[in-house]
Amino acid sequence: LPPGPPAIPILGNLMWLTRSVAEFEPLLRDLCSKYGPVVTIHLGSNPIVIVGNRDLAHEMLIQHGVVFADRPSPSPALRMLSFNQSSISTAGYGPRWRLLRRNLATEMLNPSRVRQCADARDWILRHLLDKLRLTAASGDGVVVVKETFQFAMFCLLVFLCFGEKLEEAAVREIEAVQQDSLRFYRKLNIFAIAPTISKYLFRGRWNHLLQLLQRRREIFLPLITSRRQQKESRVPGENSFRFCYLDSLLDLEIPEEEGRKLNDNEIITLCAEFLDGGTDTTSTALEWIMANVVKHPAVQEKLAEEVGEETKEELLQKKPYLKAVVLEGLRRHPPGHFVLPHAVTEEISVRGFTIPKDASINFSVAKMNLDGETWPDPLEFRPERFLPGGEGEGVDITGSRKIQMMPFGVGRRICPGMGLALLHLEFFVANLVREFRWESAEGGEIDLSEIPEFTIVMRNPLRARISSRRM
Ligand code: HEM
Repeated sequence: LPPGPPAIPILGNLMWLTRSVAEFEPLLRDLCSKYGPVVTIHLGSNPIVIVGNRDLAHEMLIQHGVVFADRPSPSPALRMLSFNQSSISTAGYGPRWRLLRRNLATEMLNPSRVRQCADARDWILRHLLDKLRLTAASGDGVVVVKETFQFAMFCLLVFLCFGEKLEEAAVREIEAVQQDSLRFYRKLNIFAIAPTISKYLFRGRWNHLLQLLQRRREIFLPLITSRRQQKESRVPGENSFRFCYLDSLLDLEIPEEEGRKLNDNEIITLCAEFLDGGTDTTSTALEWIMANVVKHPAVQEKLAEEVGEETKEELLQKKPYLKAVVLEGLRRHPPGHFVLPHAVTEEISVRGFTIPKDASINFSVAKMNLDGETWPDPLEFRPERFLPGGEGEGVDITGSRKIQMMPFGVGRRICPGMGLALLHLEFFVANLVREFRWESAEGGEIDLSEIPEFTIVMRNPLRARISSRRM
């Protein structure tokens, strides 16, 4: 195994168990400077290997991709939350995972389907801008954007998932249960200790989990049932029928199980994953990007000039400086500082280290994105890096050729929502800058310090003064 601190029985392990890996980032950074770019830590009785070197990550995730594409066996709590690994992100590397992932990618995230949802984005954008105008008018021009961005992204993903423009109260209800489950994810490690007895040891948390799953079922099931009925009574070719992720799940058949359809619990889990995957990650990235746009007035003016009066998303997608600003935001502030945990399918030797079968392994996204060898002055926000002549010109964020940055992971488990996320970020950043001039609320510095929640968020959420550019 790669080197690492000695496992201190019970106490040392308990420290890891009560927090998520992201909460230990400063400590991991120290471990990396002491032991090198690959370290082993011990969680319960299982070793976890953490990789912070891009070449090694490339060797593992691309060259030996199949060996590193599995997920660790889940704790009892994660098994419950994922309904026995029915989600794409928790499924083991195998035919079920392939089927579910292909379904999401081809049925929902293919470019033509994504284009068909442009009117939904326009609808959400109108709401978002109205909300910001209203808040600014009642607050001396000042807005705190975090909650507004989160809710906008949530409405959009709920629509793509269930095919319905729900009332605000209904969306808020779904958002509350999903936020609760995201908070729960951070406490899951505790159930890795003595799995069979942990639900008795931590009875309060376990009961909370059961209530959460019940609440989620009560909210999602009526939406699923109503959609199933609508589909059955649908007249073919009817224009008002908008295809959504749920439709693809209702149609899906599992070849390995004699073509059986997904059951309600499996569908609920996959819809919940769609919402978790696409909302918090994107709204966090949007807030970080806007914080830097506020902090750097010259970047904002250059961006506003490039965007001009353009509103069409397919034309916005061709704006190089807009793309550069979004990429620089994702490089400097990746919403996840680690990917989801991977597991090794067979013992493998890489560069003299032996990683045993079933070992858990993770990759430090933040370390690679901020590597000074690839990115001079890595902490500086400088979108020009991605323009012709810059060190990031033509960067391949899928990391297939080489890894320079990996906000979406790389290899077989790379985020399937990457294209949609980039489109959403470009669309909202462009329109927010086209519509408003953004300044720091207090006229002072924007604080870029971080704090881990489900994603790595701003310790002090962005407060900005906005004024219309149309006056
Ligand atoms: C800025 C936005 C986003 C970021 C930064 C992000 C990042 C990531 C990362 C780092 C992973 C883990 C990769 C690994 O384990 O190696 C992941 C997986 C995943 N993401 Fe995203 N994501 C974003 C948006 C989305 C969207 C919009 C969706 C869907 C609507 C989505 C769905 C998923 C799914 C289903 C997985 C699991 C893939 C698998 O296990 O095969 N994500 N994402």
